[in-house]
Amino acid sequence: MSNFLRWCGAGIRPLLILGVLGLVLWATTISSAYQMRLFTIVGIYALLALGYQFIFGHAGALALTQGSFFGVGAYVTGILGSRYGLGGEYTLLLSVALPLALAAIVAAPVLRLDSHYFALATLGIGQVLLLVAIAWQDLTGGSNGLSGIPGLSVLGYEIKKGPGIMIAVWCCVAAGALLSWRITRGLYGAALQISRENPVAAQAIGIDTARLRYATFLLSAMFAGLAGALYAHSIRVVSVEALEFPIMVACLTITVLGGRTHIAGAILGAILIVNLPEWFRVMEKYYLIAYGVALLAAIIVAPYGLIGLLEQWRAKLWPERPAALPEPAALPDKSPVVGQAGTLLEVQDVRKRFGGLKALDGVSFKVAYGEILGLIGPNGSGKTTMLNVITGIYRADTGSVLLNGEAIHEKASFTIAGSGIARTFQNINLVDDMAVLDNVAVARYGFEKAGLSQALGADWHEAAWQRARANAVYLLDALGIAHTASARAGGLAYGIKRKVEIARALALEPSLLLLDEPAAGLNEDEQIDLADRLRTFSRKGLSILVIEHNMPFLMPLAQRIICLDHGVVIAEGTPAEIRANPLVIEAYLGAPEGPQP
Ligand SMILES: Nc1ncnc2c1ncn2[C@@H]1O[C@H](COP(=O)(O)OP(=O)(O)OP(=O)(O)O)[C@@H](O)[C@H]1O
Repeated sequence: MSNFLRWCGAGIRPLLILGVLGLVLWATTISSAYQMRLFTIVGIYALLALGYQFIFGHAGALALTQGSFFGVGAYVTGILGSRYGLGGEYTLLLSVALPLALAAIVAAPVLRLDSHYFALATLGIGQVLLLVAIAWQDLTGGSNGLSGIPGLSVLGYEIKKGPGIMIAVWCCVAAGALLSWRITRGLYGAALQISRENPVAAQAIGIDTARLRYATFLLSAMFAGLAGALYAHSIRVVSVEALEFPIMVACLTITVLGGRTHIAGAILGAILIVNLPEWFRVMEKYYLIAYGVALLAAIIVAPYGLIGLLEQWRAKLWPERPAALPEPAALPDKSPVVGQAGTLLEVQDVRKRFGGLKALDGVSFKVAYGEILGLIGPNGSGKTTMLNVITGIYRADTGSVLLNGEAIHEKASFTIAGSGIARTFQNINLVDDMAVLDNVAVARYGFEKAGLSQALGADWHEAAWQRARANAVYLLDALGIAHTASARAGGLAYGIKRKVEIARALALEPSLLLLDEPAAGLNEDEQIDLADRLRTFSRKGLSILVIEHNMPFLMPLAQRIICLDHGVVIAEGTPAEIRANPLVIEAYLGAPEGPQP
């Protein structure tokens, strides 16, 4: 019980609980049919926006199809209800199923597109649906629409006009909110966040970002279809207005106003968008101007939405002590491969061009089990490109990359990460607004078999997320930065961020770790400390490929070094051999300092 009370008292939850009680009280005091209708419309909009938060808020894609899926849901109910007299068990189900099927079909081509192209494509889909509805008169009633849609009934039980439909709509809002809450928490929620903020990093930790985007698009369409069905059952007429752009604009405004990822934001936004024009009506002919100004002001003052603003104020006025960290849980080391002879990674004659520039020109090398291999070379010599080819971010023009003898050069980045290659980035790729602990824990996504079914199903107590966080504490401790676990990643010093990235990479239990300039931003003591820790990991069976310009860091660390110049391997050998190699000295290291003869 005390745990539950503590949960209720955390963050802005006391306010949200008061808000819910206020809503219930408000609903019980409504007496006029008009007010009841408004309250029902608020619920329908809240449901629409709750769904829109998946694709727009959580996946970060500006889809402009939500209003169209709403219209399709409304038409399905309109047609089935007015023409065939079917009950809610059919209308609601099919109003969800058709937008879902439509979303599944259009997702494949449009979800590949980036930002504004994606928005434009989704806008185009809406226009096509609108034209179809106008042209297909026999089915949709054309521009006259459909009337005589029956009220909601389920299995022959009639749900009363007024309070009945209002309660039914708000029950759907409550169920939708619960569903959304389940989906957007824990490992799945964290995976959504990293995929939105940093898709390259998400793929590098084994998350299939396209699949997540696809799932969020389908979820949005389902919520929109249900909202459309409830709209048709409560208004009892459907016209092309249901497919027109103002519905989409209202949905977008609600989501931005309330908060793109806050469940309460969808409800608050819907209350405001429906009621503000009513509240401003006392201003007579100026009411629309006042309404517009109020919306604009809210969006400027609260870029993360009104609920986001509340959270910011709460954090500033009543800062909370960070929750206690979970007990660290160790990950298995790679001891079975310790001492194993042979090649873990083999790069064979890899070439990569960018236009006329040969970034990699026939690069071949091997990394042995448990080896620490250095990769050096002047700026622009192709080192990072090589890492990007190994990890599947770039596809080699020719040549191959083998891991344990198996070709991986045609695999997707997230699959390569899942097969045991983890990496860090030259330009750090953490999620700034996430706690350090969660930045690391999210990399356990694949190992915990996280996904939509886990989020919705058995794992009610989020045991997978708790295990992932416990592993993350262990890894942060292994890198000597456990004290930063509760901090926001964005606020950390550069050197610590690099270590957090290493901890995140290690959470993948890799057999090969690729590090891109890990010592940059670290002072001398920190460099010595990091080198010691890397040696420890290597002794436990981890192979490491390190790109580094910092020779005092790399030379004592690496067992072997490869030097690239203009995309070509110009030397390969022990650190001592590399230091003495005239080609390397000329292209990169320069002559050693000291008295000249
Ligand atoms: N996506 C890209 N598009 C076009 N050119 C690219 C791209 N990525 C890398 N290059 C070019 O390929 C060459 C090799 O770049 P790369 O980043 O691999 O060098 P690097 O050895 O890692 O350099 P640094 O030490 O400065 O990080 C450079 O000339 C770079 O401008």
